[in-house]
Amino acid sequence: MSLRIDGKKISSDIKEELKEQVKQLKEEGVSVCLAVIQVGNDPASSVYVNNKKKACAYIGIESQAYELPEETTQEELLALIDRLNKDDHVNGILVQLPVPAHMDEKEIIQAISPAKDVDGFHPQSVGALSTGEPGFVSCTPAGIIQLLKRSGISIDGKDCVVVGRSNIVGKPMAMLLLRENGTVTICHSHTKNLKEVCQRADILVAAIGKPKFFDESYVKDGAVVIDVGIHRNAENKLCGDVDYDKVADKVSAITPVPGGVGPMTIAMLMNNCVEAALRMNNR
Ligand SMILES: NC(=O)C1=CN([C@@H]2O[C@H](COP(=O)(O)OP(=O)(O)OC[C@H]3O[C@@H](n4cnc5c(N)ncnc54)[C@H](OP(=O)(O)O)[C@@H]3O)[C@@H](O)[C@H]2O)C=CC1
Ligand SMILES: Nc1nc(=O)c2c([nH]1)NC[C@@H]1CN(c3ccc(C(=O)N[C@@H](CCC(=O)O)C(=O)O)cc3)C=[N+]21
Repeated sequence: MSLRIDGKKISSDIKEELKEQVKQLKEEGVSVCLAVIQVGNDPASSVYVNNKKKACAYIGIESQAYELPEETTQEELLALIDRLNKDDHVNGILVQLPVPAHMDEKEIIQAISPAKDVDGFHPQSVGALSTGEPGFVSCTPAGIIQLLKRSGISIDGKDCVVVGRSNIVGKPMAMLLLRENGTVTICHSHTKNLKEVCQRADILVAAIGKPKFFDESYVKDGAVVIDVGIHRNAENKLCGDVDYDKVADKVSAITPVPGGVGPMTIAMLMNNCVEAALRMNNR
């Protein structure tokens, strides 16, 4: 029997803790406010943005939603970011990705003040993660560390294999596992013998964006498997990068999709917003 790591439960525990903390801060006159910007109306993005608003409302964080039309220009978006950067009431700024093809994502990410970069995507935040300085950490990998810790799974000295090297998941994931004293291998589309490398993992993080790619032949007996992938099929059913049913019996612990990593991403975003408010108020 393997442990089904319950991201829904762990994320609601974290949200409960944050709710308490936000209540306390309010009594001390400190408010927390997140600005969420969505350009265009991609339905998947709208679902995520809505989940973020709901989480804010639950915890007691004020959320400002900016729903901009698809035709918004780069300059218009940059002007909004500039205004929010200067607004002392706003603690966190998030631009939902992907942005429409006519926009420059890199320039947008760099325009957000690092002090309000609750996504942890700004180069300054990424650099701080790498050198161990304080800064915001990308929410999905930060959530995965919480899932492991709160499930009593130690990372220290473990062979960790991260498959995927994106700036928002794979790379920061590897950096965080390293910070926790894991021995980290990063794999990608040019990796030779991917299966053999994965078979060595005590902790395997799957983040390639290919539905049910990883079956039982990729995992060692008793390994811990973290599934970051999210895919929606024709019947609107969700699945991950891991074939859960084929892998579950072989491993010691595994995250499901839905109800694994996804809810943690939002919980960590909320955590970063509270963190931003604390820092802005010199706490
Ligand atoms: N649960 C959550 O909160 C979140 C979930 N996601 C999901 O996680 C998945 C990954 O997202 P993201 O990191 O943004 O994806 P990207 O598409 O940006 O990156 C995918 C990575 O996987 C690598 N890759 C692709 N195919 C293979 C393969 N066959 N073998 C080995 N490596 C491969 C790519 O390699 P190369 O660099 O060589 O091209 C790349 O590094 C998606 O399903 C996404 O929806 C994403 C963010 C948050
Ligand atoms: N600037 C920015 N920051 C992000 O953090 C960001 C982004 N852009 N663009 C898209 C990705 C994806 N992402 C998810 C958040 C929550 C769930 C989540 O709550 N998933 C639920 C299911 C939700 C559903 O029903 O679809 C689960 O897995 O159980 C998933 C994925 C954040 N992202």
